Amino acid sequence: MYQKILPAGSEILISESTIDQAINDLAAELNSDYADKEVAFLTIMNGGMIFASALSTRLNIDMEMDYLQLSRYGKSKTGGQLVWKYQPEINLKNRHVILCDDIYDEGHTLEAAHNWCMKQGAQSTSSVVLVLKEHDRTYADYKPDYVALNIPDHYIFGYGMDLEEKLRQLPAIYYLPDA
Ligand SMILES: O=P(O)(O)OC[C@H]1O[C@H](OP(=O)(O)OP(=O)(O)O)[C@H](O)[C@@H]1O
Ligand code: HPA
Repeated sequence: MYQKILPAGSEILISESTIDQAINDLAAELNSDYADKEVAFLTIMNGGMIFASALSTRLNIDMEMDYLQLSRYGKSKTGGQLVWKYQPEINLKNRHVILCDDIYDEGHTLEAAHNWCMKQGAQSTSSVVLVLKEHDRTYADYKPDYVALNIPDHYIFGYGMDLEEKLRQLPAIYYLPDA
């Protein structure tokens, strides 16, 4: 169905059914860990939007939802300066924050978001990502608390992740083996 928009040579790295099962497992874990907590569930836009939608509808916990926007890649495949584009307005004081993002790559984005939430007075802040990219360029000591899938070191797109700001809507995760 997506042949019309997929770049030539694209291959699926992670299928829809694998993603769906991984999100189910993650939701079960969060439902247990946050059963008695007052939660602020914050999506990191833009990349986190599809994963956060799928995950949040499976969460049976007491939570408010908002989002924040931080960006450091733009149309590039390598990260640059981190820019805050939007900060959430809900009160995080004494809340247990769950940050939800599509990917942990070099770690700058989640570390900055985590530090900001703690400065706002959150009681705790944890992070959940759909994929963690395995390589040795990882910055900082910060690691996500919940990871659905570990992936090898490819630039990936689909399920919220962009290739030059496009193709976020793909329901599976793709890569270009020859890129
Ligand atoms: O671990 P890092 O190396 O910091 O990279 C991860 C971040 O990069 C992407 O965002 P991007 O800056 O591309 O903005 P976007 O969400 O609008 O695509 C992605 O959505 C993560 O938020
Ligand atoms: O591999 C990636 N794909 C899309 N966006 C990203 N942001 C960090 N790494 C990636």
